[in-house]
Amino acid sequence: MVATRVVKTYGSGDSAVSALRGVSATFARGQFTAIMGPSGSGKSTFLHCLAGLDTVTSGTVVIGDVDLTGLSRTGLAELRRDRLGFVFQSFNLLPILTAEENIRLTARLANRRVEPGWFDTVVNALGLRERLRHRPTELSGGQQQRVAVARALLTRPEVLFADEPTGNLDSRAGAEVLSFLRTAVDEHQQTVVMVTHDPVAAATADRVLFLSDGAIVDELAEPSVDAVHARMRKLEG
Ligand SMILES: Nc1ncnc2c1ncn2[C@@H]1O[C@H](COP(=O)(O)OP(=O)(O)OP(=O)(O)O)[C@@H](O)[C@H]1O
Repeated sequence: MVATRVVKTYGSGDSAVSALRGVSATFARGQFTAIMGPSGSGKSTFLHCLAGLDTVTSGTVVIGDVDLTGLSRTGLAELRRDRLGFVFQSFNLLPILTAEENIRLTARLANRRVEPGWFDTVVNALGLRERLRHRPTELSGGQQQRVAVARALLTRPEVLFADEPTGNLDSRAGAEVLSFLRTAVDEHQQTVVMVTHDPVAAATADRVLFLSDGAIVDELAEPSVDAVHARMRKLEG
C-alpha cells in the first residue's frame, strides 16, 4: 500500500482545516506500522484516507494495484469488503447478535468462506471461547473489543486498519490483542496499520510513523517503548 502526497482539507475558505498536508508513506506487505502523534495531528484522518473511509482532497492511495482515489463509491465499498479489515474504537457490534454471529458477520456479508479451523484459531487466541453465545451488552469493553478484532481477522484481510485497538482494554487484554495482530503479520503476511497513543502498543509494531500538524515528521524502526516515549516527548514539547 502506497500513499503519495495525500492532502486532506476539511471545509473551505476561512474555516478550512488542513488535516493532512501531503503525506507520503509505503506500507509493505506483512509489515506492522503504528501511527503516533499529538492530538489533532491527523492520525485518524490519515487512517481513514488509507482505508477508503474518507476521500482525499488530493494525492493517491494505492492498495495492491488499485488506486482508491479513482474508484466509485461501489468500487470502494467492494474493495473494503473484500480486501480490508477494520477495528475501531467504537466496536460497531450489532446488539441483537451473539458474539459468534458478530464475528462471522463480515465474512458472511462478503460471502467469504472461512477456512476450517481458522475460526477456532482466532477465537481461542483471543480468549473468546466461553463468550460466543453472549450478546455485546453481556460482554465487558475488553471482550467487545476482542470480538471486533476477531471479526476483522476472520476474513484474513490484506490490510487491517486499527484505530486505538487497545484503548479500552486493561493491559493484559491489550497485550493479547497486540500479540494477535503481531501473529497476523508474522504468520499470515497481513499488513497492519494501527493508530495508537500507547508507546507499549506502538513498540509491538515494526515501525512507528510520527505525525505532527498533518505531516510525517519522524520514523522509528524496530521501536522500543523507551525510544517511542522519547520521540513523543520531543514532539509534544
Ligand atoms: N470532519 C471534520 N471536519 C473538520 N475538521 C476535522 C474533521 N475531522 C478532523 N478534523 C480536524 O483535522 C485535524 C486532524 O484530526 P484527526 O482526528 O485526524 O487527529 P488525530 O491525530 O487523530 O487526533 P486525536 O489523537 O485527538 O484523535 C484536527 O484539527 C481536527 O480538528
